[in-house]
Amino acid sequence: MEHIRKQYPPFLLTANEMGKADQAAVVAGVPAMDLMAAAGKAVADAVVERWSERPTLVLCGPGNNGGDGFVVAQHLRSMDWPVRLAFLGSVDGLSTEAAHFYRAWQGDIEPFSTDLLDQTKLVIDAMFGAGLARPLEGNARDMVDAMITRNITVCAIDVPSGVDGTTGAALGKVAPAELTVTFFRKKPGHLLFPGRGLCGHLVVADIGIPESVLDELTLQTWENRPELWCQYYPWPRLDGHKYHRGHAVVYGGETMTGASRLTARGAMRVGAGLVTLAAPIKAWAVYATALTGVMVAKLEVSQESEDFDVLLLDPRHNAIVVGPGAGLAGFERIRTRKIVLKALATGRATVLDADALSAFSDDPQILFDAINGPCVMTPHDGEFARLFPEINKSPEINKSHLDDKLTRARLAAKQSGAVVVLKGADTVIASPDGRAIINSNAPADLATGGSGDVLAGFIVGLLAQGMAPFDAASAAVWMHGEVGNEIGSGLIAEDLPDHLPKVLSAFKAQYFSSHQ
Ligand SMILES: NC(=O)C1=CN([C@@H]2O[C@H](COP(=O)(O)OP(=O)(O)OC[C@H]3O[C@@H](n4cnc5c(N)ncnc54)[C@H](OP(=O)(O)O)[C@@H]3O)[C@@H](O)[C@H]2O)[C@@H](O)CC1
Ligand SMILES: [K+]
Repeated sequence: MEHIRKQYPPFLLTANEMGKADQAAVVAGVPAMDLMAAAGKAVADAVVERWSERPTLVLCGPGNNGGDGFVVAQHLRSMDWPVRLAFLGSVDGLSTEAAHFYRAWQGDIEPFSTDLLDQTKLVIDAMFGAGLARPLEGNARDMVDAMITRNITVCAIDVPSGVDGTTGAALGKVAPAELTVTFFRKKPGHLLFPGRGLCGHLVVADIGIPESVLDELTLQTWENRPELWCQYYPWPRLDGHKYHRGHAVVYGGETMTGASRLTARGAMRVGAGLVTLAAPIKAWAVYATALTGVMVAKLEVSQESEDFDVLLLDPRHNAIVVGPGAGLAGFERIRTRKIVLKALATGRATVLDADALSAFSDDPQILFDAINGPCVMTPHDGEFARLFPEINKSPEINKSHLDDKLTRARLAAKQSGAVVVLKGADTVIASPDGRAIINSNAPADLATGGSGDVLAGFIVGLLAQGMAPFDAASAAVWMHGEVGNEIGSGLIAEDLPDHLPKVLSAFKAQYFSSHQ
């Protein structure tokens, strides 16, 4: 019988989930000793692949991260590397496996002292991994401080010590690694800042944990990869026409007209069949002159919300975006709020960005109460803080959540009923049902004015074509990152929609044939 290998999606495992995977592997017949041996071997392999032989110091902590360190040290020593080892703890406190490898180490075991760094060119950081419970203290903290001061080259096992693998938070100071080797699956903290910036190059090593253990876990966090949503991607059909591809409405403001124009162009490029920009009459001429493929509808200034109502009467207008350039000054704020509430009242797919979010900072509950249909919110950190002050500030929220973007985005999605895209270099997309995706492909060049407006356009364009909000948001964020990489240095927001076709072609070539 032909064996069909099950493909697992790109799950991210918390420390707790990794512990469960580890236990499930042992139950499935893989001895814990073998896991540790494989982990240490994988780190040693990665080290010799990256660096030539050099004076190396292995810093072993009191748990199994330290256990991996003993294995690495022995491998490097057997390859004649000049290796010293320092141990922070007592052998009595070690697990059976770690104690076994402690004894198998054939060199000296030295106490932690920063003097050891004098002759060292490479540190293997095996102090703390998944079991980190609090900021480093005493000798461990002194060592980390000295490593930072001396700017020493570090290879971290699992995570750089001090980084919380589940949240990416740094508990105190952390010596940044040039290489981090983790096991079985990435952890959220490898993708979330500051953790991501401290890991350096990340290697995920197979240590013999059977993938089938994933079936026993209820996992809700993934790295953003096309495998997650490509089967729902709305490729145009040969027998289709533009009305099959939806009709997005972009609300345009009176003054900052560039923002919503970028949004409209993004929606067009991502494949919306039609896009209408709803423009206040005062700015109508600007929009109409600047836009060609996008239709421009006039909204009377004094009664624009009524005109907006008329526009929404047409059921073919199936996705709406409000926010980019909508306006917040004086009367504009009231109008922006009205437009948002009108859009939400239709129950059609709605994207709320920028001013559409800030307009409700006085009373976010009014906004949350109005969300009853498919809705995606795209706050950056500042907008998030204004809209979800209790998540950011409340003393009831565990303090570590302030650094925990994943939890913040999840709580916000649950509270608002919308899919929340919490933007940044490590954008998190969270669904009210608890699922969350961390994006990892965005280059620094994307942090530029107008980039978010284009993202809102990509999302609304996919919603117009019938994608579900969580999938549409994830796909749009990934495309946005890919386009950023495609353009590279010198990127301006205007370029983003126009480089999308190239990214779509590559994406289609890679994923479409197998998902027809
Ligand atoms: N799961 C797997 O499949 C596999 C896992 N493997 C490896 O195991 C690692 C996880 O091991 P682990 O659970 O023993 O945790 P680890 O990070 O070594 O430390 C725990 C110890 O540190 C202590 N402690 C904590 N914070 C502290 C602080 N700030 N300052 C001082 N002490 C502190 C804590 O003490 P306690 O909090 O109980 O007082 C406890 O004694 C994982 O990262 C990977 O490398 C591999 O072998 C392959 C298979
Ligand atoms: K470590």
